[in-house]
Amino acid sequence: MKIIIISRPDFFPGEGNAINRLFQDGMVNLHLRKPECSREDLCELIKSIDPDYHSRLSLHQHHDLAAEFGIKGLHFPEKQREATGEEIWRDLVAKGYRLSTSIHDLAELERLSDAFSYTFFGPVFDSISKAGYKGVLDEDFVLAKNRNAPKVIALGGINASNIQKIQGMNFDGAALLGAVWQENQSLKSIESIKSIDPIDSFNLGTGGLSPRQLIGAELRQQFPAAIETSPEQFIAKGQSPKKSIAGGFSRRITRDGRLQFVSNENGEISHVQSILLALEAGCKWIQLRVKGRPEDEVLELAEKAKFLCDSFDAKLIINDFPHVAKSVNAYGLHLGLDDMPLREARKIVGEEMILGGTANTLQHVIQRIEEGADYVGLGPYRFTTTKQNLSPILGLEGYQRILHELSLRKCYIPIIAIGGIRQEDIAGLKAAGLYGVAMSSALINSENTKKTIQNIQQILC
Ligand SMILES: Cc1ncc(COP(=O)(O)OP(=O)(O)O)c(N)n1
Ligand SMILES: Cc1ncsc1CCOP(=O)(O)O
Ligand SMILES: [Mg+2]
Repeated sequence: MKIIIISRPDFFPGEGNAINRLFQDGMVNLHLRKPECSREDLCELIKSIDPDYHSRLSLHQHHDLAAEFGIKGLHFPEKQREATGEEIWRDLVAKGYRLSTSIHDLAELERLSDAFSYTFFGPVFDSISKAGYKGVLDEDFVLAKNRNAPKVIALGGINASNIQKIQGMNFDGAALLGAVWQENQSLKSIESIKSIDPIDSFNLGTGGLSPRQLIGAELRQQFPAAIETSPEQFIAKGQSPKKSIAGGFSRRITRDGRLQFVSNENGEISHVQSILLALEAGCKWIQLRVKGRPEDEVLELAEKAKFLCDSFDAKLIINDFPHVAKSVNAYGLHLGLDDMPLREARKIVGEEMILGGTANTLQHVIQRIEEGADYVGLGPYRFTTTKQNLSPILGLEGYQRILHELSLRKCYIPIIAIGGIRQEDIAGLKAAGLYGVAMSSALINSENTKKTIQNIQQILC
């Protein structure tokens, strides 16, 4: 569940410090909402917020300040949404901004552009900070969600005692205001704020360390536009999507899925930390690959991973565990040749979820297409210690041979190369016709993960 904190509507002394404190304690997103504020006052407040956190801010007013400060979130209050339009929003999304808006009637969700990543809706409960601002939902309300509609973040009167209801009502997240700020213009205690979050996402299982402490001050996330890939872009090396063996064509692999980060843990970094590292560096497809742990532990990690991915507008793929993928409403599930058959998994996870399947040979790729996979993870490219019991190494020649055979057979499916891949391999793999790559150790161990991910995305996306 996504938790967003909204600033007080007025300015107050020490506000920048209070905001820095929240970020240090694990807050992921903060909306700066200061109705009718002057540009100068807002500018001063932003200057007092640590630049490391600027990209996690969303501006409700004075959007022009975003470029100056590297702020990545732009919020369109209802009036501003009505005064602008699709062309402007799409342009901003293409420039890497994440857009949000507010609605006061859920019927508007149907019409809301998917240029918006999420929308606030409220007041769900009687407001804590605004007297007379009454909640509009019945106790037994359940939100009906359309997968393509923006996420819906409940707003109004949310605190530790009712946030569970928000989850039960099927909202994607909660926005907090009165539960965070005191009437006397200071921050409530960090402990009381953290207690609001039902899955302890403020701590993120990081032993209380903030994201910044974990991964270094120089890392800042980017939000490249997630552009749906057109069928034309899928046609590689003369392959025609119309003639795929499966007969169908998947539109659900987005262009930003060309780089999939595979989580890992070692003595220095946990799964959650590795995911945060990749997200902060701008990676948009994250695979949670946990080995040797029971399913209930994987579920716990998956909930944290989902929270993080939602917060960074990234897509979460769960490796090996269909029920976990279903339970956290992941974007995708990846299964190997020795895991549950894809058709069986499809019955568990439903029609919407992306299914990835491993292949090591041409026959496996064809099998995966027949089974209805949305993409294939083909490898290993070279030797790696990340996976035990590796299948035979393919090398670039192996990929070239398999892709050539597929094109002769007019078979098409997005193929993701995996196994020991490094930045310097990307151009060759792309030229060979690979759709994308999945990488773990080379990203975790990079001296500068952000730069490496940017370089890879520049070549692939
Ligand atoms: C993108 C991608 N491709 C292949 C794999 C390997 O999956 P599998 O064969 O099931 O092996 P494990 O990862 O489960 O050890 C993958 N995870 N991701
Ligand atoms: C999961 C998996 N499947 C084949 S190789 C591999 C490991 C990928 O990680 P790395 O990029 O560190 O080799
Ligand atoms: Mg597996």
